Amino acid sequence: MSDQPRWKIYVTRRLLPEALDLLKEKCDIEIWDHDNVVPRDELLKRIAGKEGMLCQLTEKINKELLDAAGPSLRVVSSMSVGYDHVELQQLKERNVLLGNTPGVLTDATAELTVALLLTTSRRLVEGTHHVKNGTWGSWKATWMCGPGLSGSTVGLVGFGRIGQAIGQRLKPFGVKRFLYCGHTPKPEAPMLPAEFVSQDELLQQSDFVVVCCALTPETRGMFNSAVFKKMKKSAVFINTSRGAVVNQEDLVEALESGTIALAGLDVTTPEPLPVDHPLLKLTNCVVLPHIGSATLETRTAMAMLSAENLLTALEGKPMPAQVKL
Ligand SMILES: O=C(O)[C@H](O)CO
Repeated sequence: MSDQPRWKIYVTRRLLPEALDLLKEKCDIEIWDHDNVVPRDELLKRIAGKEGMLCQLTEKINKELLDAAGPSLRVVSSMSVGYDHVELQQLKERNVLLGNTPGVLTDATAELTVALLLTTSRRLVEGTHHVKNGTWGSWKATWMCGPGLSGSTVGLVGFGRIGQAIGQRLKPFGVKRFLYCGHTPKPEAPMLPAEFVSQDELLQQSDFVVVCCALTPETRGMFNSAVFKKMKKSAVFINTSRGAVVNQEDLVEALESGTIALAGLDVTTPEPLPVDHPLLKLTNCVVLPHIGSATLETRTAMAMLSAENLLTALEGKPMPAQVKL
């Protein structure tokens, strides 16, 4: 037995055994060993006096939680690339470090985005519904048609790792132009190639508008009525970033009125979306349950990286993936 003191940590969800074993070597672990979200009062009680925390994107890391943890808390490791559930300023004020899981989920999220785009544009959910419900009828030339990717223009709102990976996967489908917008042109853009344009140009020219940006104060509610009106009537809108970048009432209206043609969402507000939500009544909208990173390999890599982030930070070493506060 080593004399090294063991760190006290809290894990907010059942974790892959490999990641838990790694943590067990050096930590005394309290864990919410369930697949559902830890109740807030339970979390606030258990976090008290812990030095580290491994959480998911479902846990709000805010003043309330950090006060409940107390001054012992040194690191929060989130098993997610997004960290919009974390109040960064609150961490900064307390010198608490933050780790996340970039990179390891890029391929899976890009893959899912392509799957969702094709499911939406080629109306796969509607199609299987007709097959199962006996409303298939005979082959009809104009039935179940949707826009093709070949020769199209794809606008990527968010041209980071995931946006670029989506572009690379869509390219072999014969996309004619890739557009992206943002604050400054990206050095990686010539590889696709993708053209840096204003947001308005992207909205007006794209057949497919694919949202893969982070949720920030700037992008929150960005897709509203005014923005949908700038898109083509035939536009397909895909969102695999965060639900809150979209004003959902405005999206329902845009889909009902034909302002845009189709939408595919892997993320919504709230999650889960209530089953009576208007978005779920629309035949021109596909909604998935936030499964962008849900491959076995990716979730394993995310769990391992978040465990490594936690351990290295507790050891006072640089984390493999640390968020700059
Ligand atoms: O931020 C993330 O990591 C994704 O939304 C879930 O994998």
